[in-house]
Amino acid sequence: MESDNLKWLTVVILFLTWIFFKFENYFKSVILAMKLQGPATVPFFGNALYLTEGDVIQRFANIISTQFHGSISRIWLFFIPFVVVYKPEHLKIIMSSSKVSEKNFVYKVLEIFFCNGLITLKGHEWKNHRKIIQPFFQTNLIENDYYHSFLKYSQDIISELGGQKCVKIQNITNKYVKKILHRIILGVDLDSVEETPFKKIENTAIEKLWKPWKTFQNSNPNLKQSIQSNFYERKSQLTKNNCLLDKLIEKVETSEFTEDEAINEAITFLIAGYETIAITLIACLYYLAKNQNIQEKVYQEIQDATSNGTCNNITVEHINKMHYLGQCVKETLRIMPPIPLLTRVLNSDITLDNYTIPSGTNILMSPLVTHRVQETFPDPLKYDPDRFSKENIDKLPPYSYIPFSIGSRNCIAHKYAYLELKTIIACILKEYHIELKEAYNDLSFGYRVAMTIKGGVWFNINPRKNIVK
Ligand code: HEM
Repeated sequence: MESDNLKWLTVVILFLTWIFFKFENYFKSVILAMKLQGPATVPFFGNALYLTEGDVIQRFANIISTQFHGSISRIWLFFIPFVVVYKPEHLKIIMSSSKVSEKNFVYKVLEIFFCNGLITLKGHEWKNHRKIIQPFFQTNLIENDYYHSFLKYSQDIISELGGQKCVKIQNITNKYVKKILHRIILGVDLDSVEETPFKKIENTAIEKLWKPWKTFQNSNPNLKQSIQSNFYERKSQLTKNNCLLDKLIEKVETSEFTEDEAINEAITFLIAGYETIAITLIACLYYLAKNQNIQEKVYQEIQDATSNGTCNNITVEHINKMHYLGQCVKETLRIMPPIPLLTRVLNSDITLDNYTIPSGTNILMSPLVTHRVQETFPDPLKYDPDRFSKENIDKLPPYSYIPFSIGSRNCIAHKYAYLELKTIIACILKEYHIELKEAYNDLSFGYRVAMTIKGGVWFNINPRKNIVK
């Protein structure tokens, strides 16, 4: 009997030791999280429910209200603690090397949206894919191959705006951002956006996290099938037109990618390139309509750069001369970074403000909060493109401006995004003066995979040629 008890005791001790070593890092992060301050939690959910309430800006401000919780705080997603950091010097330590941090389990959930491409891949596989795809986003390719599509569809936006006095801008801009993306990624000219299975992704990433039973539901089952048929159709065509899918097919032919990898990457780019651009475009036009003096300055710059020509002959050289417009896009991305949250898991212990944060801890970072740090961006809610003037931009601390993330996992398409946004805005503002139809207090944001704008943004538009100086 006694020896039986001893046996059981040994089994229990061995089991507990195994649990301890297996989950040592988890226990260490839990102990650390219990020492840190953070918003009040609800049993079982932790802070997960906060992510589902109210205006998104308010929600994130609640979670990461740094002035109440210190420079390092914590939130709980059910039983998983996240250490929340926002200071540029802390981001520098975390984001500077993949030896320090990498993408965590949240990106496993995102695979349902993006499939397994650049956004969600890790380690050697990611490195290899990035090395192959990076050349497709070099400046000369963007300017020579993709710019034509930016310009063509910007001209279509101008035509569609013709004759209208008052427009719900996202009805038009969203459609053309989608068309540009289909042209550049898949080589397809959409007559109607209804032709694509690329519909709104209904379930938010956040919703999937707090409704775990929805986690592994496919968000867009038709998308993969449709891209697969695109892939095989284009593969059998002899003439290629240099869309991203054609470039990926070439990599399949040289055995650098499998067919499935190429298809997954096409899906990743299609999804990553839509909401991010669409929302930035609307927000930038909104800020320019709200700040008439800034809009006038942009208009003057466009006129000077294009020597009073028409929208049809704006060249990439003209766009590159529009520095102030570039500052407006940057300031829009500061106030409203489309990807407001980034998360990682630590690969090694680090020390931040006297706290040792153990390897294995999940970290939550927010470009939205970092961009609103008073010391870096005084009067942070004011729309002020001069923050990014030549003289001021050099004064910004490293890692204080991160709309495209930073380090090796930054956005591969950030130059593409700037050029697309500048081209569309330059064309619209060259032809039209825009005003807000009503005095909005501010935009109201929701959160899907990226941020979204709630409700319609209505502009009164007036052709520039009708404006008597
Ligand atoms: C204003 C526009 C955009 C913003 C603000 C933006 C922002 C970001 C951010 C913050 C990340 C890092 C995500 C993370 O670590 O979780 C990222 C990665 C990425 N973005 Fe963008 N993005 C934009 C436009 C685009 C466009 C137009 C495309 C494609 C055509 C694109 C493709 C990607 C890809 C493939 C990655 C993953 C890169 C990697 O890990 O190697 N993005 N983007």
